[in-house]
Amino acid sequence: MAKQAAPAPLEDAPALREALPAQEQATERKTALSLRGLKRRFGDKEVLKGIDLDIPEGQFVAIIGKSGCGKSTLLRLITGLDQPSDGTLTVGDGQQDKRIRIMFQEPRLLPWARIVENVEVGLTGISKGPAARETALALLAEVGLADRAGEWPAVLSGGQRQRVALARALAAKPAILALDEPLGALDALTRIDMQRLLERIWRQEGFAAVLVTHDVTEAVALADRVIVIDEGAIALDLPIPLPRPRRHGGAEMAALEGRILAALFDEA
Ligand SMILES: Nc1ncnc2c1ncn2[C@@H]1O[C@H](COP(=O)(O)OP(=O)(O)OP(=O)(O)O)[C@@H](O)[C@H]1O
Repeated sequence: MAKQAAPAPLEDAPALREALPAQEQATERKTALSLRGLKRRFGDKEVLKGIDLDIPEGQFVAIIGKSGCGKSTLLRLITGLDQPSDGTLTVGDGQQDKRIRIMFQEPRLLPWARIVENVEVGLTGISKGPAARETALALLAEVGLADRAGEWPAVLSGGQRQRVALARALAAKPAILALDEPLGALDALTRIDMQRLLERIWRQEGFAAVLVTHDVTEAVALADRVIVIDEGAIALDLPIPLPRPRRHGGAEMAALEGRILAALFDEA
């Protein structure tokens, strides 16, 4: 692979600061999620050391950090799968909203249920029947799998199964979609396809996305904002003021990736 040019300092590109994505320019967005002094201990070990974070409605946040820094722990707290040892977590209007959904690295489909039935599992407030079927089929069309509705999960590829998992998550019309390395097991080309699909659906549906990833390029390609976690604390909270759709390889993206890598490796 050709060596990348050294990242230009962001200060040298003031125009970037003007080029906020359309969603960033929306005025007075409400807060989708607010964390205050959030801590999580396991025995003697304090894995999260007091996280303060506000995520506005519709924002795409990427969370990045070295293995074991507490990313998945944070996501589990956000989705209510785990409880904090200390601090507060407020979702939307103050309740642990049912409209938070999570996607994992593995799709976790029901192997004995057909694809369309797997999507129906995610529907809330609609009982089984023709209306549920119609909604699930529309969601499958959204993720490009309209023609696979009657098949079993076992005959789909890994990328297709993740599309089904995405359709199932969307079925709940989530206000917040938490994504725990959902593209981590995919090959490089499928991963880029899925990134584009995820971005398109996020723009269309307007949920706040919280994506845990190990991939700095993916974080900069997708997020409005990248949070670097280091040893249970926020080491960097970096806005990504680049217009969309973003294409890999530009100097601005390289500059932002350089700042994230510097924070990850303590070179700031
Ligand atoms: N239920 C648990 N009991 C005890 N320790 C835990 C538990 N869950 C997580 N931990 C510890 O908390 C730390 C952070 O784990 P976490 O899974 O959040 O890291 P991560 O940043 O997501 O890592 P990775 O990138 O490797 O997935 C690790 O040291 C882990 O062993």
